[in-house]
Order: sequence, then structure tokens, then C-alpha cells
Amino acid sequence: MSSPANKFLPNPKTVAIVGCPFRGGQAKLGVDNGPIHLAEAGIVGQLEEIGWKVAFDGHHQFEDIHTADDPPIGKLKNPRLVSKVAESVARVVGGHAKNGQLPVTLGGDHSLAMGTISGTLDTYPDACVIWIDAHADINTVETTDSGNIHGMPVSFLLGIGSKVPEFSWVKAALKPERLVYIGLRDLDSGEKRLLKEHNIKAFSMHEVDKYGIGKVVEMALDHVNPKRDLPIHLSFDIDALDPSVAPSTGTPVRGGLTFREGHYICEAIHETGLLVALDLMEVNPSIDDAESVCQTVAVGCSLVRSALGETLL
Ligand SMILES: NC(=[NH2+])NCCC[C@H](N)C(=O)O
Ligand SMILES: [Mn+2]
Ligand SMILES: [Mn+2]
Repeated sequence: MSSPANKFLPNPKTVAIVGCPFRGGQAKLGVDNGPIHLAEAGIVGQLEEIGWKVAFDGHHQFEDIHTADDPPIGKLKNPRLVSKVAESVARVVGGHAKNGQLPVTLGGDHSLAMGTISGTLDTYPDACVIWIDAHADINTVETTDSGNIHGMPVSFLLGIGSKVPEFSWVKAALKPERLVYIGLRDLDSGEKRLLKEHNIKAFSMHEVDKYGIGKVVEMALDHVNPKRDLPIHLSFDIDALDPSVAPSTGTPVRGGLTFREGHYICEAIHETGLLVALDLMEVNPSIDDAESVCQTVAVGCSLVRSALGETLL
């Protein structure tokens, strides 16, 4: 089994696991235990098995981040906490990337991607982002209904919507043409408008049905990475998968990616040799029964393995 070389990483190829037990970007309990379950399921050993050196010295600790007083700003919930956590994640992920390691961030809720993608862009300013999700997570201060910041990280990264001083560290370094979505099927009306206004390429489940996943991934790469020479940050929300495949997540939406479609995306990104960072977000082991949790955690681990080069043959 020989996998293509990664164009950006030195040998020996090293993964840095960034476990982020954090749930402040949404309201449900339990998503902070996602990374703990993924680690306990043996993700470190599994990645070593497929040839990676793995650096993992325990989950990221947010205890030093005190926000006793964190009232909403407008509708935004836990704004100071989310901002500080994402900022520290940006520093950690950026640090690993600068050391030539491939950061794999295990969430935790998707507000963390504000940090992970900031860290990636800090190191690789021309990186593109492939966002796999049922949701666009692009609400702004103006459009958010829930006030949950896990539904908003993309707008901060793009620098759209009115600015919140508490998030001034976010550089808005992502250009709309370097972002592409796959798997969308549950957008708020304001989000649909933002995608059109900013000309952001998105392949919803409609396009997956119409063209098939192989063609969709190719079209997505043609859009954000036409010469196949730019670094890729893959941000994978487990709720992109159909709830029958990955039931243990906080905002499940029916009609999602099959087991194979999800894995195909990861395999195809691996084959580019351009992956520089990976997020696996929104695994919530408190939802619901033990069997669902076991199934979801196992799928999460296998998506990560596929993105890092596990092949079927
Ligand atoms: N990362 C997620 N699961 N996001 C769900 C977002 C749902 C909804 N659009 C919101 O703004 O609250
Ligand atoms: Mn989602
Ligand atoms: Mn998401």
C-alpha cells in the first residue's frame, strides 16, 4: 500500500492531534466529550498503524480561560468564551502547522473552526477550505436566529457581517473563492442570501444526487484549487453524514451523505497530497443510546483515517 506523498509535509509525516473538549458554541451538553471518546476509541494507534508519527499529549485544556461574566452580545451566546477558546486553538493549530505537522482537531462544536482555519491560514495564507456539513455555518451577527456561534464561524473567517470587538483577533483571511461546501441541506434564509451575495460555491445534497460524489469532489477541487497546488484545510462536521450513519450529533438533518460518500470525500482529498489540516467536529456522545454513540465514534475515526491515507485495498 503506497500512498502519494504530501506536498507540504516533511518526512516522517507527523500528525498532531488537537483534542478540543468544548461546547460553548452551542447549547447541548455532551459535545465536549466528543474528542475524549474519539481518543479512547484508539485514533492515535490507528493513525500509527497507517504509517503516521502521532503527537498527542492530552486534550487541550481551556481551564485557564475564565469568563465568569459572559453575557450575550446581541444574540451571540458565550461570545467571550468562544472567542478566547478559538484564539487559543488558532495558536496551537498554527504552531503545529509551522512545525511541519498536520494538525487534526477533534471537536467539540464547529465554532472551533474559527480557530483551526485561522491557524492554517496563518501558516499557509493561500490555503483553501473544503467544508463538509449539513449546514453552512455562515450566519452573521445580523442573520443568526439561534445565537449559537457554531452556526457562524465562516462569516467571521470571511469578515462578513458587522464586527464584534471581542473577536478582533480573527483576521478575516479567507477569500470567498477559496471556500467550497459539500453536503448542505439545512440553511437559514439569511445564509442562502449570503452564499449568493458572496458568490460562494456550494454543492448541496441535490448536486450530490445529481452528479454523484466523485464528480462533485472533482468540481469542488476545480473551483477552489484549479491547479491542484494549494494547501487544503478539510473541515468535516459529522452531521454532514446521514443521521442513520452518524446519529450522535446535536443538529442532525435527514437526507445526508452515505457512509461511502463521506469516506470518498476524505479519500479523494488524501489523494491530492495537499491536505495540511483536518477538523472532525460535532460528535456528541451524550446523544443518544450506547449503540449510536459507538457507531458515530467509529465512523468519525474512520473518516480521519481515510483523510490520512487509509485505502480499501
Ligand atoms: N455546526 C453546526 N452543527 N451548526 C448548526 C447551525 C444551525 C443553524 N443554522 C444556526 O445558526 O444555529
Ligand atoms: Mn452541521
Ligand atoms: Mn458545522
